[in-house]
Amino acid sequence: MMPALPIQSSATTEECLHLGRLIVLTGPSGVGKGTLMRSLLERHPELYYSVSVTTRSPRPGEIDGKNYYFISRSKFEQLVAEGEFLEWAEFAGNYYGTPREAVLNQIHSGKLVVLEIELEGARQIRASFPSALSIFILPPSFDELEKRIRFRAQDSEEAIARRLLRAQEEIQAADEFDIQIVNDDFETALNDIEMVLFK
Ligand SMILES: Nc1nc2c(ncn2[C@@H]2O[C@H](COP(=O)(O)OP(=O)(O)O)[C@@H](O)[C@H]2O)c(=O)[nH]1
Ligand SMILES: Nc1ncnc2c1ncn2[C@@H]1O[C@H](COP(=O)(O)OP(=O)(O)O)[C@@H](O)[C@H]1O
Repeated sequence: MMPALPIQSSATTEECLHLGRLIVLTGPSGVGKGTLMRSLLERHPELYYSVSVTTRSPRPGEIDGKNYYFISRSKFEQLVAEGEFLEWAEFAGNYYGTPREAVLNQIHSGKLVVLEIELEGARQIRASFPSALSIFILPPSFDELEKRIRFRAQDSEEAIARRLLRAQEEIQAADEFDIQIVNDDFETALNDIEMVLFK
């Protein structure tokens, strides 16, 4: 008789993806990722949105643990050293990272997990999770992107300038991702994302 095969007790992170699914939403600052994400969560509460960790200061109305976990640079660097992030990057002078354990637990329990992250982090996820689905949100034009960032009125002039400079590079990378969606009419863009996630 053949010996029994050992039971696979610890699936690799990539194997876990077959239980759930990982979705990456990326695109330049001001394109509407956060607003799309909020509507998506209202309409589909079964989705798991990964709350990121950042060293950026909270904007008015932002809540610790809901919008982000706001921490110091030294604490962030400690978490990086401890391998606590699935991906992390520096953006416009601040660090941002995705908590590893929470996300892997949710994927393992079969949830559809959505990360809303910038370009470098999205590239890291594509490299470590080739079966993740990545969506790049594009603005209808660069002028419109600038208007949206300014209309949001939540950033200093310096922060706006950094975001706009970075946005030009980010938009050029749109083709690296699986799907590109233009956020011109909001409802149309939201429906397009839903088609991708739930088709
Ligand atoms: N790599 C990475 N990027 C993140 C993470 N969380 C948020 N971001 C991105 O960091 C960028 C800056 O975010 P934020 O300061 O909230 O500014 P906003 O995009 O202008 O609203 C955005 O592109 C976010 O998608 C994360 O955990 N990892
Ligand atoms: N389709 C759209 N048309 C017009 N304004 C939009 C649209 N989508 C988002 N916005 C607005 O653009 C601004 C930036 O959106 P936000 O979600 O904060 O962007 P991001 O998270 O990508 O930085 C917000 O004031 C938001 O209300």
